[in-house]
Amino acid sequence: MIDSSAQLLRCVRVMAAAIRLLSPWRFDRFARASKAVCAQLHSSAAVMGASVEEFNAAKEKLGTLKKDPGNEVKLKVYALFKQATQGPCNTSKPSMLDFVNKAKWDAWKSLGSVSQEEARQQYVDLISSLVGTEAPAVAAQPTGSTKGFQTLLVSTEDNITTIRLNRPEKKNAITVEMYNELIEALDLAGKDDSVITVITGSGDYYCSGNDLNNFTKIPEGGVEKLAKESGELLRRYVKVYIDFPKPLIGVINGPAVGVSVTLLGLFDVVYATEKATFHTPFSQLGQSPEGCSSYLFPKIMGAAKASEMLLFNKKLTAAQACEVGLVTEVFPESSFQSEVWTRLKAYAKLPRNSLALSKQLIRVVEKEKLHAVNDAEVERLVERWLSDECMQAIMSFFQAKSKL
Ligand SMILES: CCC/C=C/C(=O)SCCNC(=O)CCNC(=O)[C@H](O)C(C)(C)COP(=O)([O-])OP(=O)([O-])OC[C@H]1O[C@@H](n2cnc3c(N)ncnc32)[C@H](O)[C@@H]1OP(=O)([O-])[O-]
Repeated sequence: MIDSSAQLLRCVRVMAAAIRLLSPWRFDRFARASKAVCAQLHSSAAVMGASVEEFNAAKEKLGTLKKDPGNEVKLKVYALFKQATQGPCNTSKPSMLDFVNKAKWDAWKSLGSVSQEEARQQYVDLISSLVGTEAPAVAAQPTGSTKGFQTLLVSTEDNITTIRLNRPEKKNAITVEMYNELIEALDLAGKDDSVITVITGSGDYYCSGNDLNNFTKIPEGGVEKLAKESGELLRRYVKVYIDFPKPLIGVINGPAVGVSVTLLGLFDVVYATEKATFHTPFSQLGQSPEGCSSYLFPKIMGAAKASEMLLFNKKLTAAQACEVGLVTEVFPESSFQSEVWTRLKAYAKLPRNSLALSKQLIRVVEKEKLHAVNDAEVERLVERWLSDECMQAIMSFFQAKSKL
């Protein structure tokens, strides 16, 4: 019986030697097949867990934390420690009135049959992200090399390419330059070696949507030309999301407005801090929905809830957005970064091709439809941008009359 990846790898090698002796032609075919198996095993070995030394080192680091990470995280640390050292929960359930021990027991029990190796790895990841959050603000987040963009911070680390909107002083409003950089960054991320791609924001906002200054830079051809060019840019921008070939995760670190909300329907998973809000004030701006939301929002949340957002500008809290299915999970602000990045690092250890192909299977049935929806939405918006209603609303913003 083969009981570990290492043994299985040895087995594959021994079989290769035997087949090479028996038949050079069969060896060729076997070599190709076994190469794939070995690659698979190496990657699953990586998922299997941290070493005991790494686990002990993480345990020591836990004692150096200066800030209390909050009860929820402490319970997670406790549960992972128990699972890693003793395996699945095997003690009897404390009484309802024994609150503390009951909470600890629940946390341990919730890990189910997670293996001790995997629990060790999750424990190590969680502690290192907790230690990271005590360093300067972004330390728990990716720190890998940043590629040269003006409005974004883009880095690849731990198999994750992170695209961070980086105009915090303007609440990450999306300028024409930022649209173009996002298109390029997503294009590169789709082709690089990373397993997943994350979009998040710098500062207190995730994104305040389209930069309304985009409407004030009128070219020689007048407002018609501006509207046409903006429409073309928007079409290309939304298209990259529709065609994005690997898992795309939104890490929503604060309020989200306009196009940054509508596009969430094209993300595969959306994690939000409890302080995030979701607002699509299109009619207030004399505009209409984009990002395929006119089709995807009713599908995700039902026509009535979608209409409240897209027609009547209803701003959702993170909890409400999660309830209607736009957000996957909401986290307390105090542990948002550490919990989300711990989880994403674990996801990013899964086999890359399997994830990409599965994502594509989920999305391919809708692709043609989504491109048609994108075209129709852009066509309507180009008309809207030339309307009095829209121009009046934008002027109002700049006269500081219509802060949302
Ligand atoms: C093309 C596809 C179609 C897209 C549709 C959409 O996305 S529709 C959705 C379109 N989006 C909207 O309608 C949202 C419009 N924005 C707002 O309503 C508010 O700014 C807020 C609620 C986002 C934040 O309020 P707050 O009191 O917490 O902060 P604050 O107001 O002091 O902001 C700080 C600085 O950032 C600036 N800035 C922020 N956002 C934008 C922006 N989008 N544009 C330009 N600038 C923006 C703001 O002017 C200020 O600059 P200043 O004075 O320091 O030079």
